[in-house]
Amino acid sequence: MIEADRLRKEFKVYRTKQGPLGAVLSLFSREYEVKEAVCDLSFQIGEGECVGYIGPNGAGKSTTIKMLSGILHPTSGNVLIMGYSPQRDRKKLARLFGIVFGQRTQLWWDLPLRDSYEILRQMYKVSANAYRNFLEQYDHLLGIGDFLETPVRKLSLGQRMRADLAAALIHDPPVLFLDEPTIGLDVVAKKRMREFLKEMNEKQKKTILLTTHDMDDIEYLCNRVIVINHGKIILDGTLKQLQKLIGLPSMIHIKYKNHPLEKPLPLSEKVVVRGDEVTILYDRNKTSVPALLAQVSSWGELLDIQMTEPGIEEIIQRIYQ
Ligand SMILES: Nc1ncnc2c1ncn2[C@@H]1O[C@H](COP(=O)(O)OP(=O)(O)OP(=O)(O)O)[C@@H](O)[C@H]1O
Repeated sequence: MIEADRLRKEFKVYRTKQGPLGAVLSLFSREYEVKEAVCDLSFQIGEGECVGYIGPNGAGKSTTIKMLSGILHPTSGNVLIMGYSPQRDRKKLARLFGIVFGQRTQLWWDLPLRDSYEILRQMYKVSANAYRNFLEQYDHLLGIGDFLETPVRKLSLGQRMRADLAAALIHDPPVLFLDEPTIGLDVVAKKRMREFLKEMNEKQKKTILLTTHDMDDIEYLCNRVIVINHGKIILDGTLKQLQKLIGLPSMIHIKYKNHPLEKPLPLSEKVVVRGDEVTILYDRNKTSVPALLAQVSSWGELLDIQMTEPGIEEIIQRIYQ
């Protein structure tokens, strides 16, 4: 379905000469260095998969998505989406994928959302009937009906993200490229977005490539992760394999009403007690969370419990330790 074969992308980064006339001199003789953003990247994604594409800042994730979608030409290597090349078959391919960049909208900033959709509808030659269904379906799933008449620049971030996502689906493409679709959203909006994407993947069988810095997005949506750093793949496997490989502990933070009466735990969990607060580090693969919670609730009256998983940046850092 999606094939990347030894993809490489180099950028020329121009240097400005030093000194008071540096900027002017640079116009006449331009020095540059070559930056390799993506290097020999190969992977295949099958129909109906939802793959998390993760890595630290500057790893090459957006560059990859831009090459897969034809926005950037690779320096070398090939991409095929359902057998079509983004470079050679641009028109045909445009109908096969939708794309969302969480950091910026692809909609017309000053126009009401409805007008943006009208333009996209004309561009993709969506029939009147299919367009009516689109508006109905995405009002039901994403609530776009509430702000169809609002100019895009006046939408809240959560509304704008929903509007962008619906726009990417106006031509009902089988493939979705999503670059940080939940960035900056609050917990409620993130949950809504995740549930929507799950529905798209599981019920509507869309193939999804998702970049995100949010491990919860990945856990909820993806069975497979591709981890990239410095433009190279360092792991392609299940989330479990990634967590096992890294072995970073999960964490429970508990606040008690009074100083807890701590009792020994059965496994090798690490317990840190500070006054009436306790932090427990544990291995998800060994410790049963319900059993652990039953144990710690016998230590005293609980006021609050927070559970956290290691974040992507932490995981990636650990890979290089
Ligand atoms: N147009 C460009 N010109 C020069 N260098 C670029 C260009 N676009 C990206 N780069 C460089 O290529 C590398 C990869 O960038 P890319 O945006 O793909 O990373 P990313 O993994 O998406 O990062 P982030 O998580 O911060 O969005 C970075 O070092 C970046 O500075």
